[in-house]
Amino acid sequence: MSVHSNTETVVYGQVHNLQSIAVTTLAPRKDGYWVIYIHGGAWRDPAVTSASFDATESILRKKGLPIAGFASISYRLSAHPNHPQDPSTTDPKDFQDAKHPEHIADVEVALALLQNKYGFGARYILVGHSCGATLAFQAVMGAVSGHREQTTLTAQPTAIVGVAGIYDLRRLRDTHVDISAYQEFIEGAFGADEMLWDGVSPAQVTGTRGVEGGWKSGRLAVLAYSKDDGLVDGSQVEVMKEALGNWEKTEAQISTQEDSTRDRRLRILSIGGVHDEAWENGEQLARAVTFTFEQLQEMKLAP
Ligand SMILES: N[C@@H](CC(=O)c1ccccc1NC=O)C(=O)O
Repeated sequence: MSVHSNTETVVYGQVHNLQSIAVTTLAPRKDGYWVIYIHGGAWRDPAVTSASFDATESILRKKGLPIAGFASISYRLSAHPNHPQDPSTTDPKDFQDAKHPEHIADVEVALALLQNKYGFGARYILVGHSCGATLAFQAVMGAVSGHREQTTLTAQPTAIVGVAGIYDLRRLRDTHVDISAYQEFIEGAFGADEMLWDGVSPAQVTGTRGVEGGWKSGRLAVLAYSKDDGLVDGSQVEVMKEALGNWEKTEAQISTQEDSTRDRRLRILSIGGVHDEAWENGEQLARAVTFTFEQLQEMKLAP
């Protein structure tokens, strides 16, 4: 480990023990990006936390990329049928019963805290796996039903990387209608109102409420997907690609002094392996982040 690195746990909420961020700061560099990760686990898997970025982080650290820091966000989770808890004997700060909008609210508070503490402005890449990709794109939607009617981030990410992402909840359930777990975890996180599901799905919401209208200063969207995923089908990336079509065609709303152009890119990246392999050994997730830096370099946004 380099002498210029420091790992700490940053707490961003007092309500639950999951309201924390694993942060690694590297040697300060003005031209570097922060890589900020949002884990998956269907909004409920207690075994998938901020630590699920560890393998990816250690691969990325060896690559000499222009990275100023890493952050991996834990957030409150919904109840899991296979992990029952007794409310009378469980510390409320460990009890899993979160419902929308608590997951996205936590992520947004965490991002605000990181921004306050480290002041990286737009120089960050938001990376999400599975439902973490849902949360990453929700963070830049113009509105999120049941949560907010306006954008809240003080500075939006320059790039977002969705890996094996869920972008349309109703479609995910319909495509896997024979497997009850899909209905179960979506309902567990968002309740039974399918109109709400649509209003929080990044691929379903168009116009000013969507990513299209909300992610004003964004420059690069990368959607990584493995055809061998096994849990999230390929149509999720297809519909998200479509939803980002208008976003890509429009110029970013930034001052030109910052950068010479305002052009945007949408890239689909084919990765390998099954759903959770991406973060378990970290190779494919690291590949997606490395690919993102290559794109930013081509766009003259990274050294
Ligand atoms: N391990 C999860 C399942 C899971 O993560 C998942 C299953 C199907 C489709 C997407 C999933 N995760 C997305 O965040 C669970 O325990 O419910």
